[in-house]
Amino acid sequence: MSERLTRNLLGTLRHDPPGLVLLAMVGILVALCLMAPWITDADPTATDFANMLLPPGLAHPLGTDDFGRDVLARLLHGGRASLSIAAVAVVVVMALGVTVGIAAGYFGGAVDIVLTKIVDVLLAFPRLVLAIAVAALMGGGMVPLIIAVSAVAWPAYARIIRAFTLQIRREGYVLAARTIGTPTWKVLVHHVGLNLLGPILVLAMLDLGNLILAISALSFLGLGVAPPRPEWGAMLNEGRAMMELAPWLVLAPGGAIFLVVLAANYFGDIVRDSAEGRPVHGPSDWLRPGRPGARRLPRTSVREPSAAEQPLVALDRVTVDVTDPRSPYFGRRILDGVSVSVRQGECVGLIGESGSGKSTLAALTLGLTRRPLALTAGSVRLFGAGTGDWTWDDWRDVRGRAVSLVSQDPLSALNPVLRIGEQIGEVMAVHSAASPEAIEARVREIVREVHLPESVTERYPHELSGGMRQRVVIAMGLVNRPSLLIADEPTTALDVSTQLRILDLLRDLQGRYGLGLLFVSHDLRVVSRVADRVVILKEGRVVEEGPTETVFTTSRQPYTRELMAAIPGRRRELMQATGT
Ligand SMILES: Nc1ncnc2c1ncn2[C@@H]1O[C@H](COP(=O)(O)OP(=O)(O)OP(=O)(O)O)[C@@H](O)[C@H]1O
Repeated sequence: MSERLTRNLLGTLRHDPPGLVLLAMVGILVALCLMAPWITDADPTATDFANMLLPPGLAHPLGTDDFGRDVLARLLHGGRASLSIAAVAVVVVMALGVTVGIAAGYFGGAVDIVLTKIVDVLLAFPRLVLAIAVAALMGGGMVPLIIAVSAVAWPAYARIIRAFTLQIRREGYVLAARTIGTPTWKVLVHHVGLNLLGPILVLAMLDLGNLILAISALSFLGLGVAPPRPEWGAMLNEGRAMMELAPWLVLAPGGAIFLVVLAANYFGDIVRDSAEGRPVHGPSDWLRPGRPGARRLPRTSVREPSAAEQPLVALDRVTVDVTDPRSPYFGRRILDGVSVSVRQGECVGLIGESGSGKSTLAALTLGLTRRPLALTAGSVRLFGAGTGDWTWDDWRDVRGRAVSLVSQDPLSALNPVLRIGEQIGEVMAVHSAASPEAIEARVREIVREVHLPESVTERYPHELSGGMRQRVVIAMGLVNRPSLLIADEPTTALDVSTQLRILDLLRDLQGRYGLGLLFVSHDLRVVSRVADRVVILKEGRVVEEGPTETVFTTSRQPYTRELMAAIPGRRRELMQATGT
C-alpha cells in the first residue's frame, strides 16, 4: 500500500476510537480462530450427552449445545471455516471479475458484447436467490458453497472493472505502449492491471462483508459445510430451535458474524475514503512490478536512415478525408494536398491554429491514421521507403525505435503506477534484446541527458513537476536513439519559463543526436525558437513555408501575419514595419 494511503488510513483510525476498538476486536477474534487448535483442547464435533445445554461457565466459557459440544471450540473452528471460505471466495470472485472486466473493456467489439451480455443476464437475478439455486443444485458442502457464492458475485465486479478499463485504455501511456509494439499481455498487466489495483482493493474490502453474510446465509439454510463440522451460519441454524432455552447458541455465532461483517464494511469504507483522498492518478507503490523483460520484434524490411540529403520523412501532396460513410462528417477533407519533409539534423515547425490539421498530419507520419479518416491521395515516405503497403507490424517496428513521439500531455503519457526508470526501460526493452543491466545503464544515461537527476528513475510521475515529466517523456522518445522525433505541442501544458528550458533542451538534443525534428505547435513564438524551417497550415492546406527567419521577417501572407500578430512583442514590430 502506498505511504499516503497508509497515512490516510492511520489518520482516520486515530480520530475514530470506536472504529479502532472494532478492528482490534475483530483482529483478536480472527487470530483466535486461526489459532483454534492451540487455544482450546475441546473437540468441536465430540458429543457429550452428560453435559448438554450447559450455560457459559469455567469449564465451557461459551456453554455447550444440545449435543454437549463445546460452543467456544465450535465457534473458533467454525470461524476458521467461515473465514477461509470467504477468503477463497474473494480471490475467486476477483480473479473472474477482473479477468472478464479487463477482457471486455480492453478488447471491446464482439468480446465486449458477449461478455457484457453474460454479465447483464447474471446481474438480472437476485444474488442470494441465484446462489441458493446453484448451491442446492450442487448438493451443498464447502466447495459448492464457494462456487455458488463466487458464481453470483463476480458479474458486479466485472461490470465495474470493465468501466475502469474503458477509461484506462484511452490513457496516453496505454496508447503509446500499444503503438510502439509492447506485447498485449504486458500492456494488460503493467498498464491496465496495475492501475486497477486500487479500485480492486477497495471493491474487495467493501464486498467482503457481503460475501461473509452470503456464506453464512447459505450455511444457515443447510447448503454449506456439512454437519457436524462447525461453521458460523450453520451454528446459527442449529441454535435457532433452542434460542429461548439456550440463547448463547445463537449469540456466539451471531455476534461473531455481526462483528466481522461490521468491521469489513467499516474497513472497506475507510479504505475507499483514503483511496479517494489521493490524486486521480495517485501514489502508486501499491505493488512494485518486476523489471520489464527484453523482447526483440522481428525486423521488417524498413530501411534504416539515412543519407543526410534524403528526407527522413516526406509527405508528398497528402490528402486525408473522412471516408467512413457512417461518420456524420463523411466526405469532409481534413488535409488537402499537403507536402512536408524533414531531413536529418533539421527542425521543421508545423504551425496552425486549432483544427488546421496538425495532429492529423503528425498521426499520418506515425502510421496512426484511423477510421473514419484515410489517406486518399499522395504518399508518405519514411527513410526513403514508401509506407503505402506497410502493415501494422511494420509501423510498430519503426515507432518508438526510428521515429518517436513526444506528446503534449506528459501526465497522460506516463503510467501513474510505474516508476520512471521502468517506463523508460520498457520502451527500450520492446525494441531491443539488451540485457537488464544495459537497459538500466542507458536509462540512467538518457535521464542525465535530459538534465534530470538519476534518482528520478525511482520516482513515480505524480512526484515530478510538469517540466520534469515532459523531460521524462522526451527521454522515453530518445532512449532508442531514433532518427526522427515528432513533438506534438510539447510545451503547451507548461509555464513560460519551463517552456523555454524544454525548447532549449530539445534543440540541444536535436543537435547531439542529429535528429530530424518535426515540431508541431499553434504558437509561432515557440516554433521560432527551435525551427529551421516553418510550414504554416490553415484548414488542411499549406499556406506558406520557408526558412523561419524569412517567413518571420518578410511574410506577406495575411494568415501568417495574423499568427505573428498574436505574439505580444511582435505586434508592435509588425505595426511599425508595415506602418499600420
Ligand atoms: N475522426 C474525425 N472525424 C471528423 N473530423 C475529424 C476527425 N479527426 C479530426 N477531424 C477534424 O479535422 C480537423 C483537423 O483536426 P486536427 O486534430 O488534426 O487539428 P489540429 O490542428 O491538430 O488541432 P488541435 O491543435 O486543436 O489539436 C478538425 O477540424 C477536426 O475536427
